Amino acid sequence: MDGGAADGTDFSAEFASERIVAAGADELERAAEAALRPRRLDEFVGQSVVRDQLSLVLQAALARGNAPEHVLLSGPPGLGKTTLAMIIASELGASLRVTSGPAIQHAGDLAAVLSSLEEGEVLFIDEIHRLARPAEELLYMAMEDFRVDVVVGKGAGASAIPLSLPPFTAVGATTRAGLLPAPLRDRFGFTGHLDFYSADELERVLVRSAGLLGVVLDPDAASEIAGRSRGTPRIANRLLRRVRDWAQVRGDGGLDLRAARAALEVYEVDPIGLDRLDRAVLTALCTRFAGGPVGLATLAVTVGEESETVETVAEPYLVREGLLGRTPRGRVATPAAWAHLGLTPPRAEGTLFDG
Ligand SMILES: Nc1ncnc2c1ncn2[C@@H]1O[C@H](COP(=O)(O)OP(=O)(O)OP(=O)(O)O)[C@@H](O)[C@H]1O
Ligand SMILES: [Mg+2]
Repeated sequence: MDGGAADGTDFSAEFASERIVAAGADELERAAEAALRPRRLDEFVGQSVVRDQLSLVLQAALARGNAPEHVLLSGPPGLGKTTLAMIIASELGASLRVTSGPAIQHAGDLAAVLSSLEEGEVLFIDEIHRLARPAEELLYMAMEDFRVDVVVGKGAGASAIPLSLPPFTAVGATTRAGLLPAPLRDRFGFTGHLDFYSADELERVLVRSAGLLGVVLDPDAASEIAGRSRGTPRIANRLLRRVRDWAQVRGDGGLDLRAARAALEVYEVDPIGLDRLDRAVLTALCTRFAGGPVGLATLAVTVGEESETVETVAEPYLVREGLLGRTPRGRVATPAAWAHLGLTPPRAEGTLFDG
């Protein structure tokens, strides 16, 4: 090990939100991200199907001179939903109004936002699956008929005054498209689903970001970082910043393969993007439970975490990578998990997945 922590950095970060491979971002990080956000559709890397379809929708609307249909963007955190919403507004030359499901407590809050919209504006509703039901119903009407009923007064004396709205474009973003009620989903004329990025696409994201940060990133370092970024541009950009830190403090400033590997070792991100918790779960599964099946609660206690943390923070990526299986009898390690940990399974594992 190196001398470590001379710079006072605490590497014993908690597993959940602050973990370096978390797909979500906190406020501070969102500020760092803003500088790296592509502004135009042609700067947006990858997602060629969605980009192409969206480009048609936008160009057609521009040619006709009216507001495009409402757009729903779905997909896991950190893949570019907010970025695309901003791009939609800028490609249309329209201003963007931002709100979110959790920010709208009452239908009245949404009515206030809607009734202040100007013609052609883009209304971005983040985490739209978290809108409260009454607000959702108000939104249906606004999206379909460009109308809201503004309720004045209270109780028996209350009355609804219909108010017509200028044409606008709603852009909804959600990580949980399945939670959206069908009537709401149906009111979006275009739905784009974002998928995890290939290593090649992440390399392009990284090279672009390095350029914006004013650093030169060696191609083999880009490929090393991309391979550890779990298909997610947000994680790629975050790892890039950590590699830059390492290069500045402990290296010679160059972002080469040596710097990438050393920095990511400090942050305990392994060659396929697993962090300490991911590896702890897999290691416990293989070495303590002979590869399972073992119940989630037992597995969680063994690694000293809450079941929920293991289930929502570690497992999705392990499952996606084919390292862990969820079976009715519990969690099992796949042959790939044993191989990744450099361990030999105690007996033939093949039959576990047949049931
Ligand atoms: N296609 C892309 N090309 C280049 N950079 C991208 C791309 N997609 C995302 N990014 C970068 O990744 C970061 C996260 O993207 P964004 O905030 O749009 O994700 P999100 O899908 O809205 O995530 P969340 O669900 O957490 O809100 C941004 O800094 C953005 O610059
Ligand atoms: Mg977002």
